[in-house]
Formats: sequence, C-alpha cells, structure tokens
Amino acid sequence: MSEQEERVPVDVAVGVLVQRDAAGAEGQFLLTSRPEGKVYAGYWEFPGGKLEAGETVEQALRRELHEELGITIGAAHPWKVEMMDYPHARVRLHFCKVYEWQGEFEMREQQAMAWQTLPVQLQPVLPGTIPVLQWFAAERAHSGITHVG
Ligand SMILES: Nc1nc2c([nH]c(=O)n2[C@H]2C[C@H](O)[C@@H](COP(=O)(O)OP(=O)(O)OP(=O)(O)O)O2)c(=O)[nH]1
Repeated sequence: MSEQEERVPVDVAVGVLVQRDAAGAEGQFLLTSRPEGKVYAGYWEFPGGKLEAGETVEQALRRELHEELGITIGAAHPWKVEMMDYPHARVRLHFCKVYEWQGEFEMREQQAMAWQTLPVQLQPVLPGTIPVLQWFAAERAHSGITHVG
C-alpha cells in the first residue's frame, strides 16, 4: 500500500454501552480487551469495528457487537467523532452511546469484558479510548485521574 493510501482514514463504529439507574443517571460503562492476533492485542477499548462497504455507523455497530459480544443493541446515539493517527492506520472513530441491548454477553473472540466507572482500573487502555474517559469525566464532573497507569 502506498503511503498516501495508508493515511486515508478508516471509519470505525464504537459502542459505549452505559448502564442507567431508574432516574436515568449514567453509571458503569463496558470495556473489552482486544483479542490476540489484532494490533494492540490485550489493550482495553470500547467494543466496535470497521464499517464495511455501504454500512452506516449504526449498522456496523449492530453487526460488530453481535459478532463480538453476542448481543443485539437497541438505538445507537451518536456522541463524538475522533480522528486517531496510529502507525498502522488513521482511523475516524464514531463513538455512540448505547443504553439498551438484549441477549447474554458471550466473548466470541476470547476477549475479556469489564464494567467500569472512573477512574478505570484496567490497563493498558488503548490511546484512542482515553479521550472517551475525558468526555465522561467532563459529563460527570469527575476530577482527578481518568485511568490508572
Ligand atoms: N473498537 C475500538 N477501536 C478503537 C478504539 N479506539 C481506537 O483507537 N480504535 C482503533 C483500533 C483499530 O485501529 C480500529 C478498530 O479496528 P479493529 O481492528 O478493532 O476492527 P475490526 O473488528 O473491524 O477488525 P478486523 O475485522 O479488521 O480484524 O480503531 C475503541 O475505543 N474501540
């Protein structure tokens, strides 16, 4: 691949699954570890994956979370868009909040999952995941570190 082609951003749909209490206040959010064999294997991130040709962000997210976690999501609420430049690729991350899903969680790619609040206790966290923790901190008026390590 030429250097030019490598820098064309790849669109990625990312799901931020958030638990809400009866009053609608946001609580724990779900992180998953990247499976063996992928770049940044073992790093913690929000689950998701690349858009396939012709897919919308919501369609890609629904497909990826079903493939990876075995759940069927309800509405995806677009939240933030972030560009990240990695040595392996340039990605445009479409973060969507998800409050409703059905089905039992199954780690279909032998990844791990963990419900977290701030500060996140897991490490390492993927660089492209750290901004999300900062957005949560702003929304929740959390001061101090967003993650350990
Ligand atoms: N899922 C996810 N990917 C993220 C986050 N932050 C971040 O920089 N990324 C990057 C890592 C990867 O370069 C890219 C996601 O691609 P991927 O390799 O996980 O996607 P995929 O499941 O479609 O993979 P594959 O089928 O090509 O193996 O986005 C995040 O919070 N979640």
